[in-house]
Amino acid sequence: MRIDDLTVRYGAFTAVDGVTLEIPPGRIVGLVGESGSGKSSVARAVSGLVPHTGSVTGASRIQMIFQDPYASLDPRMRVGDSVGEALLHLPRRARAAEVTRLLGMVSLPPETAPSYPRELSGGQRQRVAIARALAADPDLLVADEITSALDVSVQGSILNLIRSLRDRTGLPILFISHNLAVVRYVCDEIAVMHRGRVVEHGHTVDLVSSPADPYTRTLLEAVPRLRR
Ligand SMILES: Nc1ncnc2c1ncn2[C@@H]1O[C@H](COP(=O)(O)OP(=O)(O)OP(=O)(O)O)[C@@H](O)[C@H]1O
Repeated sequence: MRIDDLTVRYGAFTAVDGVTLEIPPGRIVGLVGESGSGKSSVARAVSGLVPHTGSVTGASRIQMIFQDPYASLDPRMRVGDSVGEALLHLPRRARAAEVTRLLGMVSLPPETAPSYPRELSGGQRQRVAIARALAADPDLLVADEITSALDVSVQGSILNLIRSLRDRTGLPILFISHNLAVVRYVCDEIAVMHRGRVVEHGHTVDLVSSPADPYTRTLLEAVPRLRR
């Protein structure tokens, strides 16, 4: 999947300014940068949710997962129906089996299916949102700040789930976060965004050990400060 010269304007303001990025199969590419740098605008443009110029090629079934799973799931729908919504072409029994398989992919037991979102924890709801995205048989997953609204105690398990999905499915993932520690943990490659542009892109280990751009260095310096 390839993004070429992507530009997003809101009126006279240019939020994304000529971003070019490749997301190879089986790779998690992180997009990191401070609030307002244009990360979500890239995600929304790639998913066709905002007008843009430039091109997005190599992916036609793009699914997005958002920060707040409670907002992205219909509160009146049982989890199983929500996950099975993209599978209405299947006969009832095959659909139920597929929903069970998808819940299993995100480590939720089949008994979750009759529940409503309000009966689940935040982490469980985010797992449901991921299963729902997988049901649509995507060729690209876009994850936008998917752990930011979760308790720190469950953030790690969602990050591990994303890594295991990459390993098991080979699905390319565009992983967006303002948190460099999170991106560093989960991503194979990192692209750093600053004021609408990608200022640096490289393999995670290289970028973290020898950042070339001064802005990347500033971001990296902030990580140990936060830890302390
Ligand atoms: N619908 C909109 N209309 C006008 N300006 C917008 C709109 N959406 C975003 N912006 C502006 O575009 C810039 C980039 O926003 P965007 O949400 O893409 O950044 P971000 O890096 O994802 O930040 P955050 O993590 O805070 O969402 C910001 O200055 C924001 O105020």
